[in-house]
Amino acid sequence: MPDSSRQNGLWRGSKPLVLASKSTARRALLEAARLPFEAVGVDVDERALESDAAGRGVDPARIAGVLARAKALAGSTAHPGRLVIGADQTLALGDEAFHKPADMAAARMQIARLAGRTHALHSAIAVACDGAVLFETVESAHLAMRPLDEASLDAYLAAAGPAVLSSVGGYQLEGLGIHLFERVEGDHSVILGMPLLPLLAFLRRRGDLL
Ligand SMILES: Nc1nc2c(ncn2[C@H]2C[C@H](O)[C@@H](COP(=O)(O)OP(=O)(O)OP(=O)(O)O)O2)c(=O)[nH]1
Repeated sequence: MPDSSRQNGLWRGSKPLVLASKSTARRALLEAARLPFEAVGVDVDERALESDAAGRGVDPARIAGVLARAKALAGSTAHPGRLVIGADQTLALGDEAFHKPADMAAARMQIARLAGRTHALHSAIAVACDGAVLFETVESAHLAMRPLDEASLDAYLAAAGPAVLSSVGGYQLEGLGIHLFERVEGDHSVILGMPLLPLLAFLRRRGDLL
């Protein structure tokens, strides 16, 4: 049993969780909760799944659920007998979906679009084992970004740097991103990309967690 579970004292599962994610934010959330896990990559064509779902009129919140489910299932067949967590986050400004900016210019354009408006972050998780989804949920947060003039936008981007490219909204709320907002409604873990509270409740129901 890995050290973290002994230190934790709350974990009762027989094996560490598998997190099918490259997200540093998601790994940090599980580490902070002291849940033993292994992070793995999965081969899922997210863009194809997303454009297919969007083409069928699936809304951004449910798209996050589709992608989280696909990642969890892909991970569960690659890691038999393990509880595999898949997660995904979408950002919606009205009907418009946003993605992680490709470069700093795209980040600037995206944040300029979000400034002075309230956008939604939809974060989904799915837990699968041996090709079956055992739990899934999507939770949302709503963030009111303050109006930003050119100078404020430039100053933020210069200070935050390329880290803005690793987040769907171009910000890390727990870091410099906090300077962009005037009101935030929603669970912190949902904003960072993975609804932790329902995951912990699921693990407790299974007896994997005290
Ligand atoms: N640290 C931090 N990360 C954030 C924040 N808001 C969004 N994110 C991150 C969490 C996710 O890594 C990313 C959302 O993109 P995705 O859901 O596509 O996940 P990503 O491609 O990073 O990893 P994955 O698909 O799980 O392998 O944005 C924030 O406020 N702080």
